[in-house]
Order: sequence, then C-alpha cells, then structure tokens
Amino acid sequence: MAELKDILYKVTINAVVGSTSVAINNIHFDSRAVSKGDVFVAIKGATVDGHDYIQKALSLGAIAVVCETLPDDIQNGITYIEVEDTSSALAYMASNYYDNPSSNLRLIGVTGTNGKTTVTTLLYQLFKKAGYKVGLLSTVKIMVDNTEYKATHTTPDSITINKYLKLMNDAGVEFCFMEVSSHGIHQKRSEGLQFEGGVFTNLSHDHLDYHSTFAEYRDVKKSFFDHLPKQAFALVNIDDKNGVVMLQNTKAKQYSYALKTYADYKAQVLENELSGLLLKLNESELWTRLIGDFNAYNVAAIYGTAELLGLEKVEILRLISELESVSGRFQYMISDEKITAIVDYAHTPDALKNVLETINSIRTKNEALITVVGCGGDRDKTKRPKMGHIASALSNKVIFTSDNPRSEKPEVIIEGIEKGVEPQNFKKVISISDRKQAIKTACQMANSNDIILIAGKGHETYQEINGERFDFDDYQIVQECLKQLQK
Ligand SMILES: CC(=O)N[C@H]1[C@@H](OP(=O)(O)OP(=O)(O)OC[C@H]2O[C@@H](n3ccc(=O)[nH]c3=O)[C@H](O)[C@@H]2O)O[C@H](CO)[C@@H](O)[C@@H]1O[C@H](C)C(=O)N[C@@H](C)C(=O)N[C@H](CCC(=O)O)C(=O)O
Ligand SMILES: Nc1ncnc2c1ncn2[C@@H]1O[C@H](COP(=O)(O)OP(=O)(O)OP(=O)(O)O)[C@@H](O)[C@H]1O
Ligand SMILES: N[C@H](CCC[C@H](N)C(=O)O)C(=O)O
Ligand SMILES: [Mg+2]
Repeated sequence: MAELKDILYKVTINAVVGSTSVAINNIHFDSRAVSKGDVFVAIKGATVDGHDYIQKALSLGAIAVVCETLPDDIQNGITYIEVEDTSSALAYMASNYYDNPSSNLRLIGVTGTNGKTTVTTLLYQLFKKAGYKVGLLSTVKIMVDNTEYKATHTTPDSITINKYLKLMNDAGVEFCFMEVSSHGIHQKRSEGLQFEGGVFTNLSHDHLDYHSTFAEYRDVKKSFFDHLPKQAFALVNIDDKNGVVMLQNTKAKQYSYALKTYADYKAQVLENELSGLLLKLNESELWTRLIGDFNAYNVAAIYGTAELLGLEKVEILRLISELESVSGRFQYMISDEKITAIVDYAHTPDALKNVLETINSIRTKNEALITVVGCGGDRDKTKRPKMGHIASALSNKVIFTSDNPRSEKPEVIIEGIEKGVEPQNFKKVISISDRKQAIKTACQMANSNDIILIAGKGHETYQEINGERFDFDDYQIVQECLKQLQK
C-alpha cells in the first residue's frame, strides 16, 4: 500500500480533483488489469486512447485516475490528477511506488540500432564472472542475478522495469545492464531512472515506420544522452558519425571507443576467424570467442564500460576472453558433412550486411554461402528491398522466406524484399514462404564446406502469425534438417 501523494513525487501536475491522501494498491495503464483500490493511468497509444477506458477502470474498482484531460463526468469519491504527460507521470509513479530502485544499484543503459543485446548480455556475464550480483533487462531475457524471467519487450514498460529493479534491490544486485530501445525512450519507459552510464553502439536504418524520419529516430536516441546526469558517463562509438551527435548536449562525462579513429578505447582486429577474434585493445592483445568486426566494436564497448565501472584492466581482459557468444547471435554448428549453419538475429540492413561481410571475410572462395532471410510483418517496410539487395549481392544463393508475418500476407512481404534484387542477382534467388521448408531447402542445396546463414530471428522460439505465436526455432530446425541429410 502506498499513499497517492507519495507516488506523485516529481510528476508535473496541472490540476487535482479529490484527495491525494488516499492509499492505493497498484498502478495500471491497462484498464483490463485494474482491480479494487488501484490507480489507472490513461495513455494515448498508437492504436487507442487510454482516456476512453477511464470508465472501465472505475467500474473495476480504480479509486484514482491520472490523465491528460479530465473526463466530463467526474465521479464523487474518485481522485483525478491531470498531468502534462501521462507516460512520463507513469514512469515517475512506478519509480516512486517501488522506492526508486534504480538509485540503489548501478544502472547502465545501452542504446543503438544493433548490438544492445550483445553488449548488455556480455556485460552481465562479465560482471557475474567477476563475482558480483548482476541484473539484466534485455530482448532475450530478464535476469535478477541467477533467476531468469521472460522478456516481452527490449525495454519493458516503466512499471515492469521498476518492478524488476526492485527485485534486484531485494536480491542485493549491484550492477544492472539494460537495453534502451528507441520505442522505450520515445514512450518514456525509461524516464526518471538513475543511470550511472549510457552506451551508444551505432545508428542505422530501422523502425522508420514508427519514427517518421531518420533524424527523428536519431534525436530520440540522443535524448537518452541529453538526460544523463553530470556524474554519469556517456561512452559512444565514435566511428559512427552519430556518435558525436549523441554527445552534443549531454552533461555526462564523455568517452569514446572505435576501430578506425583515435578513441579512449581503441580496438584493432588482428585476426578474424570462425573460432573468434584476436584483438588489440589499447595496448593489450586478447583472444575472444566472438566473431566478426562488429563484435570488435561490442568488445571495445564492454571493455570501456567495465573500466569506467572500476574493474581492473587485467581482470577485464581475462574475463572478456572467457565470454560465450549470446544465443541467436552468430550461433553456429558444423555438421558431419562439414556444412556450417549460422543462426543470427540480423534483422536490419546494416546487421545483415555486417554478418554477410564477416562470413565472406572468413570463408574461402570455393565454399558457397546460402542465405535464408525474411522481414517481419507490421514493421518498417522500407527496409525490405534494402535487405533483399544486401542478401542477394553478398551471397551465392538466397532463399527469401517469412519472418513473423504478423497480420501481413507473407507473399506480399517477400515481394517487397524481392524488389531490391538487382537483375544480375536474379538467378541467385528463390522464394519459399514456409520458413521450415526454406531452411530444409537450403540444407539440401548445401555441399560439404558450404555455409548457410539463417538470419532475422536469432534466439526467437516462435513464429508470429495473426496474433498467435507458433513454436519455431531456427537453430533447432536447421540442426534437424542437417541430421536428416546424414540418413
Ligand atoms: C508500437 C508500440 O510500441 N506499442 C506499445 C504501446 O502500445 P500502444 O501504443 O499500441 O497501445 P494502445 O493499444 O494504443 O493502447 C493505449 C493505452 O490504452 C490502454 N488500453 C487499451 C485497451 C483497453 O481495453 N484498455 C486500456 O486501458 C493500453 O494499455 C495503453 O496504455 O504500449 C504498450 C504498453 O507499454 C506496449 O506493449 C506496446 O508495444 C507493442 C506490443 C510492440 O510491439 N512494441 C514494439 C514495436 C516495441 O516496443 N519494440 C521495442 C524494440 C524495438 C527495437 O528493436 O529497438 C521494444 O523496446 O521492445
Ligand atoms: N555492434 C554491432 N554493429 C552492427 N551489427 C551488430 C552489432 N552487434 C550485433 N550486430 C548484428 O545485429 C544483430 C542483432 O544484435 P543484438 O541483438 O545485439 O542487437 P539489438 O540492438 O539488441 O537488437 P534489438 O533492437 O532487436 O533489440 C546481431 O545478430 C548481429 O547480426
Ligand atoms: N525488436 C525488433 C525485432 C525484429 C525481429 C524480427 N524477427 C521481426 O519479428 O521483425 C522489432 O520488434 O522490430
Ligand atoms: Mg536487443
């Protein structure tokens, strides 16, 4: 139980009707979850307006309503709080409700188009190995030290974030690494959290269905750094031209990492093989099991973050060499026939290009590279032809297929991808909308020493079709298909 007025601390209030000295049970932004004694926060969403559900929330027992416009029919005995911005109010209320858990641990936010899950997960692993209790909020899973919880979003809503941070406090967690997505920043899911550091990985094409322009997408990411306090650090990839943009208005202490330019944390790839990378990190050499140039960036980010958080250099280097790759990120197997299958979460043009270039830099010309890829439905349509172009230009054979079609027709999505294929690559391409069949066909096409890349779904264990999630696991399926070939 908490007093309404206590959880409103730091919320910008325009008007109050009724008493704020009432005890409330819980906070909800979804009327369907409300029960007796709760406060309902009405949010204008992308599909509907939460203000239309105020009556519903009251009928289920809400005793207070936080809204941007007061309803016409004010009910006796109910407290109404009119605020400037309900998403922001929700974030502060959630934080207050759970006793500001972000200020009781050392919270690091990682943002950027690609690499967030990789960097946060590896930092989680590294700090665990260093002997600390650690938390993780990521696309793949939420970890409260050793206890795993299911993740529904990359950056969950502010109530969920604070709920888990509170659990981390209770478990004695000292460091928490969290992914901060552009949707999360824009919807103020991470507002009011006390970050000790922010890390920027890179910025490339994604989510231009949600953010109307690339500049808007960039500025949303930038606003995360604008809000860091001056005691915090901001560590950015300075090889990315938007790295400096992130730092433009931040009050935080500024640090950089890079492969190509001078930086506080400079990485150089000495060797790049399927078994890992040999890197020079500032003045030290180290071996890591992570694969590809893009992972050299991730390692530099991890090294910098760990040092800024006070770990010893020698210890960090030792621990990085022990890190395991993150599930669904360049996860590979080699069959008895010596066919290599790689499952990777590349679902943006830039990620796909990086992964294909990495494979091309590792393989010899005699082996074929067969790529199986699709694009998600109800997501940015403009990335489809770009991914079609990249896949067909950088592989020997390509099978376009489905990737979570959601409410769209798979064939229509595939047509969008095919539009990007240039005439000289037409003959490399076939389309099979059933993803299992597509993977099976790739396995049948492959000869000894060939490489199959299955991109886009990584760790996901489902295929989402019309609101339903069916079991589907790229890694498991390719493993089965390769086994069947042996029979
Ligand atoms: C586009 C988007 O981000 N949508 C998020 C948003 O939902 P919405 O704006 O559609 O909500 P809405 O349905 O219009 O409803 C508005 C309000 O009315 C309320 N409502 C609605 C119906 C009702 O009966 N009663 C009621 O009170 C809703 O609870 C909500 O508060 O707010 C919801 C609650 O926080 C989120 O769950 C939802 O994420 C959806 C499921 C989603 O798919 N989001 C993806 C795109 C996303 O956020 N992805 C990023 C990662 C992106 C990346 O790769 O970088 C992430 O961080 O996960
Ligand atoms: N530093 C990087 N630069 C470019 N591409 C990367 C980088 N790190 C990983 N990738 C590629 O992007 C894919 C997704 O990586 P990861 O899951 O770490 O990104 P993310 O930012 O968490 O994505 P999401 O927005 O879906 O949460 C990987 O499978 C890999 O292909
Ligand atoms: N966080 C990304 C993940 C995309 C993964 C891909 N498999 C898809 O479903 O489109 C999104 O929600 O847009
Ligand atoms: Mg992620």
